Amino acid sequence: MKKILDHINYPKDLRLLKEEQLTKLAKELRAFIIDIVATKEGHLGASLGVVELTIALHYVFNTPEDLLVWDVGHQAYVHKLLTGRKAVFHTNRQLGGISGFPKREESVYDTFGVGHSSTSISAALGMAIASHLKGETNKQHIAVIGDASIASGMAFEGLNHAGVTNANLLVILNDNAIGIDPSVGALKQYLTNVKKGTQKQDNIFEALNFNYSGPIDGHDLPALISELERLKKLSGPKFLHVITTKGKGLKQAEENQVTYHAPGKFNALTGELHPKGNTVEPPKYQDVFGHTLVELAKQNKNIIGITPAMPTGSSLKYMMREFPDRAFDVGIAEQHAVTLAAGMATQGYIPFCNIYSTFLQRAYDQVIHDVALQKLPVIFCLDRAGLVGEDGATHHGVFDLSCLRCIPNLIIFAPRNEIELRNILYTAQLGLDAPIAIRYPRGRGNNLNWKQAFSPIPIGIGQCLKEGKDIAILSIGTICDNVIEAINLFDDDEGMAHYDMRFVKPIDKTLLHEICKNHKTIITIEDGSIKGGFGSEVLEFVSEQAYQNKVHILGIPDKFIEQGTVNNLQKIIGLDPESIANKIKEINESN
Ligand SMILES: Cc1ncc(C[n+]2csc(CCOP(=O)(O)OP(=O)(O)O)c2C)c(N)n1
Ligand SMILES: CC(=O)[C@@H](O)[C@H](O)COP(=O)(O)O
Ligand SMILES: [Mg+2]
Repeated sequence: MKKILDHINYPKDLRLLKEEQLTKLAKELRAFIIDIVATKEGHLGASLGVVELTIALHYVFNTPEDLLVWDVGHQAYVHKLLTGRKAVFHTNRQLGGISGFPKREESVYDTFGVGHSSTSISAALGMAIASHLKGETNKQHIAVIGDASIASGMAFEGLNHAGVTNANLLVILNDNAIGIDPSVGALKQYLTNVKKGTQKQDNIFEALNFNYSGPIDGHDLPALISELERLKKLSGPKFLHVITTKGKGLKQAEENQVTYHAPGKFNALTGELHPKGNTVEPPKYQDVFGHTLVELAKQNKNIIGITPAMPTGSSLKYMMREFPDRAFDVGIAEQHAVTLAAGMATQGYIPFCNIYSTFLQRAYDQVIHDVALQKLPVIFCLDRAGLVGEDGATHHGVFDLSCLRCIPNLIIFAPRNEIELRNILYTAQLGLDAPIAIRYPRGRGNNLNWKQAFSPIPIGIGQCLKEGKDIAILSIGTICDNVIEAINLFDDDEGMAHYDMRFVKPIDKTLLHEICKNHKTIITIEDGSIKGGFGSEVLEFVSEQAYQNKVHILGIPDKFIEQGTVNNLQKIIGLDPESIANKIKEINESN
């Protein structure tokens, strides 16, 4: 059957359609996305929920002249399809393909690069003020933000500023009452009341000087189009509240919104997830954290769990189920999560604050000023450290070691496997006199037999995993596995020593003295930025102690790493076992 979508590549094609044709186009767009995401994977529910809204926006506004900013950008698949990327959409999130998020260098329609949430209002306001200064009075600036993202401090900072400007800004709240997990907090309750029609009198957004309209049905194309047409004619800050259903149009995605946020592979016809095979796999690191924390919380009533909006992704959900009074999802509020943990620590509680490495970047000052400066024993569990794969540059957790290493009082540990992760979680709750950051990766390790009796880890002590006379290879964290594989590629590995330093800070100086005295050459390996990370710590030690060892630092180079499988990305940057082995060979030969 002839498809309307076949003729639509850009918004100019879309604007030639009659309004009556748009409903059919919405259906085709949903089918197109489902078809591709079912096999190529990616974020599903959010894009399915904004099909009509995206059509209406590009139909009514003169994009790319009018500037449209998506918050987070995981919901921008329809936008990508309508703005010249239909033919390459099958490469979404893959190595060399298009990004899973809006990205300025990819298209003029992508006005602002995203991936982290709650930036859209500030960015669109910045554009609106710039247009005003340039005298571009007819230009429209639109931020589309979700109900979970708007609850973040940064979004409120943007609203607070916008409300005292006459900027030509339209904020569209895409309210589906869910983030990745169900939305939380008083604002969520407020929005629920607005939807019930009970709080029209005390509208928060009107109080902030926005011209508020809605709530309207975000799947009703005629209603959306006529409201956007009306708003287009109004000047100053405007706020449109739109109600949508995450996963709209795929039964399973509507019914199981958490799983279908990013479901992995599924059957495009039935919507069913591909059944898991019978092979028993080692657990994900997040589950080692989640289950171990429950185990520890059973024994230690002072343990608290905190997550900013990632209970499923971090597996804090297990503790939230068992100990609802002691485990908190605070919404997308990384800064608050850190300082909340600090406050609890002042009162003798033991907060485990679990934040993806990349999202901790939001709370850097809180880590320094509220935690480390006061030496409060908060336990930071930094999931998704290192390369994360298909989410790409916005999400790789590769800056944590460099950012955290310069903070006084902070202990930094990276487990090489699941058992070490369990043991450091156990050690941390025994009572440290300082904060600790524990970083571990996305995905699974290798240990089926991970649930072993706890054993404390002495702070600041590394381990020799393999003796050897010539080259000392020092690794940190789970990249250890690649080093072991690399060493195994040699017929003769006698000259190679391998150390798991475990702590970036305090680094094991006794062990480092021994290493420097006994080996001419040192290679450090980390899945974090080379600039200022673990290798730098070792190099600084060597230089401060006036040792003459040659130090080679392997890690993430000084550039943003795009999306791809972790294995492929490691190959590209030289951190896979073969590349590490080649590097060792090269260094050996040059010695
Ligand atoms: C700063 C930051 N913290 C956490 C995340 C992880 N994250 C991605 S999408 C999302 C939920 C967004 O929910 P909402 O804004 O309601 O959009 P929806 O998915 O419902 O369209 C979260 C928590 C992020 N991208 N950025
Ligand atoms: C868009 C976003 O930020 C999240 O959905 C992120 O992609 C989740 O990553 P994980 O799949 O590693 O939990
Ligand atoms: Mg939402």
